[in-house]
Amino acid sequence: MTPAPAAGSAIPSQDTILVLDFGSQTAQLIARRVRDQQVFCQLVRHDLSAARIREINPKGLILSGGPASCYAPGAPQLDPGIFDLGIPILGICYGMQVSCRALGCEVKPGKSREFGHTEMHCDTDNALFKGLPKSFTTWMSHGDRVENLDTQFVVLAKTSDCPNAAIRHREKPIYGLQFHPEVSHTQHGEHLLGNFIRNICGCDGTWKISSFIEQQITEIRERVGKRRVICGLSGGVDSSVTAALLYQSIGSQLTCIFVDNGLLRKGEREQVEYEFSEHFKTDLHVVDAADRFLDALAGVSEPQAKRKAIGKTFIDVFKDEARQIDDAHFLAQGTLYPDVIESGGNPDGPSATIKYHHNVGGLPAELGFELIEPLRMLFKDEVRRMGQELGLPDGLIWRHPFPGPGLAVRCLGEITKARLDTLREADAVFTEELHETGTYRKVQQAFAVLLPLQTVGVMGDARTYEDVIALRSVDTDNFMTADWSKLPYDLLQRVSTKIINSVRGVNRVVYDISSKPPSTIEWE
Ligand SMILES: Nc1ncnc2c1ncn2[C@@H]1O[C@H](COP(=O)(O)OP(=O)(O)OP(=O)(O)O)[C@@H](O)[C@H]1O
Ligand SMILES: O=c1[nH]c(=O)c2[nH+]cn([C@@H]3O[C@H](COP(=O)(O)O)[C@@H](O)[C@H]3O)c2[nH]1
Ligand SMILES: NC(=O)CC[C@H](N)C(=O)O
Ligand SMILES: [Mg+2]
Repeated sequence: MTPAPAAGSAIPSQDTILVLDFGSQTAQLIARRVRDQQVFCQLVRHDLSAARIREINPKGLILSGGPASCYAPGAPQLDPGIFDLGIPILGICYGMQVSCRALGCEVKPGKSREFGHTEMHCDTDNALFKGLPKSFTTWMSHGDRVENLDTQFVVLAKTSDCPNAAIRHREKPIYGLQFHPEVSHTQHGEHLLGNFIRNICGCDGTWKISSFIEQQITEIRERVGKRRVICGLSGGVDSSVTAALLYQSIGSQLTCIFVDNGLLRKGEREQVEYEFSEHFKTDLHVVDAADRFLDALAGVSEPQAKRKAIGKTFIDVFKDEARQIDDAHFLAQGTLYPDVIESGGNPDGPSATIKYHHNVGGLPAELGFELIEPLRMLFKDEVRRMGQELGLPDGLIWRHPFPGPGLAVRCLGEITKARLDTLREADAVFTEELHETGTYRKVQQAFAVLLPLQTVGVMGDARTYEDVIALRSVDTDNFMTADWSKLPYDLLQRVSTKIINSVRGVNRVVYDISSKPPSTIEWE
């Protein structure tokens, strides 16, 4: 696990907001919402010292939520010196509770817990709520509450269960929200964060994704020097943007490695080979490693074990390939923030491990490379904007994400070549139909899953006992939460008929109607 950066060594020259990360699943989403308002924002450890913060000189601090209770032994705390810096502070949920406690208020378990949508009534005669309606819906997720805050704080908003839904310090620029303005379920969350960032912190809102690209290029050049970088290239948007960034930074010191792990979609290897050697003229090594991956997966059906086996095999393959390349010191990957947070990659929280993404939690302890992951703090839609800025072709930018463990985490249960072939064919039928009907670009990720069970059917008047394919399609903007796509029935019907008619061994197709949460996008 790699810790959230201690704000690096570089001191940003532009207006900056720091998010102190107390382990919330939405901590990075806060940072992202700030960047959406064109203000540079970085996530840092929750206990970053007041002295270091003064040195970085941010315009404002936002304290994230977190799973702990701030009064519990070992719960993450902050440096109380931050309250004397004169820098505006906005505490969100745990961030508010831990601040109030550090300032001498009491925090304890509430009589009832509040989860989900909650109507809130607020006083709009202050800088934080300026321009907002007197009541609106907020999204809550807490069990603790703050008490005895009247001597220091003024209450700005209430809900029926929470008398202190928003507060302001009487003398200092410290604000607290018991709800989450960063999630899309809170109405006017963007406006509220905008009020904090612009009116209270005084940020000018001139940061752009192009500034991020320039900053990354400078940092990569400084870090790499004259050494070589190998970049794991999958043909997906994340690694393509990573490769393009590296190419702009270090040109011919870059070698891309595409691993054919035998877990790819139909025609994928050919497409990547064509695009990257013909179109981009990159130094591309294609490694045939299907047998190595299948051997590593033989007899493995538990999802986390599959991911670990795949993460390790990827690194073994990269290492072997790197032996043929002089001075391959760095390994670049297109790791994004959701990969990090779901792998439990932020130890300061501690945020929960949902699944080991092959490129983060699935990596072996002994890597043998220094990692370069320029997109580690970003979400998919921000990466797509970078891709557009870097001039990558549209087809590549809008390709549905495909996880590194590939078909292995969609072939539930045991992995065999025959089962992978069945899944590959069914998946190709689904994707082709989405393209033909112009639906592909309307949904964010769609694929087939092969279930580890067989069911009875009747085909040509005879009994069959064959595999089940599940279709999954989701609407999402950042892959942290997602809704199932309401695909037209006639499309689903055509896909089902085509799969059952053309894919041998399948006699039933079902459609997944679960959202994330509580389900995840992939089935494993
Ligand atoms: N077949 C592969 N060969 C080489 N590297 C790979 C391969 N599959 C994944 N990787 C590495 O793992 C990283 C994470 O994979 P992931 O699927 O999240 O990203 P991506 O494939 O670049 O983009 P997308 O999410 O759009 O599929 C990639 O950015 C890449 O560095
Ligand atoms: O490169 C990857 N390695 C992985 O191990 C991995 N697991 C999930 N995903 C992709 O991440 C997004 C969120 O997926 P989940 O809702 O299933 O966690 C979806 O886009 C998934 O396809 C992965 N990508
Ligand atoms: N979402 C949060 O930050 C929760 C904070 C704390 N764990 C509570 O239950 O109140
Ligand atoms: Mg991928």
